[in-house]
Amino acid sequence: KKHKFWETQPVGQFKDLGDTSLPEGPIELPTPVSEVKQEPYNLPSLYEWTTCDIDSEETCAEVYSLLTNNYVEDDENMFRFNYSKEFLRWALRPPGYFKSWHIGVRVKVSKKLVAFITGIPAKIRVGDVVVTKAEINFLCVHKKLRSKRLAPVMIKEVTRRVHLENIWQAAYTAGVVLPTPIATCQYWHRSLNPKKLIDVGFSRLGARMTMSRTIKLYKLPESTVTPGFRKMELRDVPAVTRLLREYLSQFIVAPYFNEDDVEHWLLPTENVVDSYLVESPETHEITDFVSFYTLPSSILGNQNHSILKAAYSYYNVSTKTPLLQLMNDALIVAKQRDYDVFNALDIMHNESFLKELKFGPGDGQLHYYLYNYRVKHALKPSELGLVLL
Ligand SMILES: CCCCCCCCCCCCCC(=O)CSCCNC(=O)CCNC(=O)[C@H](O)C(C)(C)COP(=O)(O)OP(=O)(O)OC[C@H]1O[C@@H](n2cnc3c(N)ncnc32)[C@H](O)[C@@H]1OP(=O)(O)O
Ligand SMILES: CCOC(=O)c1cnc2ccc(OC)cc2c1SCCC#N
Repeated sequence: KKHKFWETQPVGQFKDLGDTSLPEGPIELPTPVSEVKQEPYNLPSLYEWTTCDIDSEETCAEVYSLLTNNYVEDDENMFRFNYSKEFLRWALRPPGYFKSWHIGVRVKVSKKLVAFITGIPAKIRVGDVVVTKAEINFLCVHKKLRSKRLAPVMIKEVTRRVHLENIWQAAYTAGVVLPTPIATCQYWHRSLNPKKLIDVGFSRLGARMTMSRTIKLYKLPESTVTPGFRKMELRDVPAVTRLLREYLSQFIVAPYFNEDDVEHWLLPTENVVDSYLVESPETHEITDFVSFYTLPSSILGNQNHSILKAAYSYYNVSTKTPLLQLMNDALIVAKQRDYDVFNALDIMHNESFLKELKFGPGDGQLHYYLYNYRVKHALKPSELGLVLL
């Protein structure tokens, strides 16, 4: 078998592709919580489970350090994600979160943190069915402990702890192909600091292009152009919740946000998430919304630069302002705030602005997955309304 672990799991299997007799929905039925395995899975004898209290400065620093040195790199090992501590606290403590789903593995003798996996609860709609699922993220095994089949144990353990909370589905993304993607998306990148991206070797000078010509090509206005464009504030939460829920209802898979979710996920948090909206100067109605999160990356093996400052398109709603103009204002703000690049997936209506706003296609793909939930047909990226961090 090609996927010795994944072929044992309740996920869409490659051999089932095309079998339209299989119904959409849960693959396995829930069991009574009392029948869920009560004790943790066995680890190799040198290691022990630990629950990572992300509120603790010390533990958060250990998690940060493990991820900064061992988390996801691009195929050319040019970058490694460098999630900040404040980003991790934001990402892992949404309304209703479970500390027990922040799972680490330590070396028994040294207590060194060598592996990590997390879950957070989220209401996610698939079609017209809203289910509380676990969003799984930050799976990481130290580089020195790779290819020892630790990942399947981590996955089974987080599954067990999610089951203990009577939750039976999950959502996750990965750059690798596993059984079986519900959608496959493409990253797009908009240079804001083309000189730096060329210096690090990500971008190359176009043919017959000078550096100054390239800088001019990506130049943006000094200030935003949309009347009524301003930062989101706490008082905007009810209106933004209405706007976002209405907008996301058009996608096949999307989060089902309430006001507490919107306050957590979208209220601006310094160095983590930025949200802007358009308040009509005439009616004071909130008509549009745009947001991006801040996820720097370490630049590997470059003498002159060590950190890439990247903004990632998050949730955007356009009802009156053209999405093109709204996103251009987001680029302008990101440039003002000294980001090097603005990244976006080709999900939701993003395809409508990518080329025109001078995004270039990345060579990385992002696959979306559901655990214990079959969808009849894979989704187009434009049918996806879910962004995982
Ligand atoms: C109802 C609740 C359910 C909750 C759970 C839902 C499911 C959640 C699933 C998790 C979602 C995470 C989402 C997320 O965090 C976002 S994707 C980011 C994953 N992390 C990284 O890429 C960091 C750098 N890499 C590593 O740390 C290691 O390479 C990892 C730990 C990735 C694998 O460690 P390793 O030392 O390289 O490998 P072994 O231990 O020897 O294990 C090999 C087995 O692991 C399978 N594998 C490899 N990469 C995977 C990945 N990204 N997802 C799922 N499975 C992955 C692989 O196919 C093989 O299984 P197979 O033989 O069947 O093919
Ligand atoms: C300059 C454009 O590339 C990135 O921003 C970037 C940065 N860091 C990464 C770290 C790990 C990594 O592993 C897939 C990719 C990147 C990427 S490209 C894909 C993310 C986007 N957009």
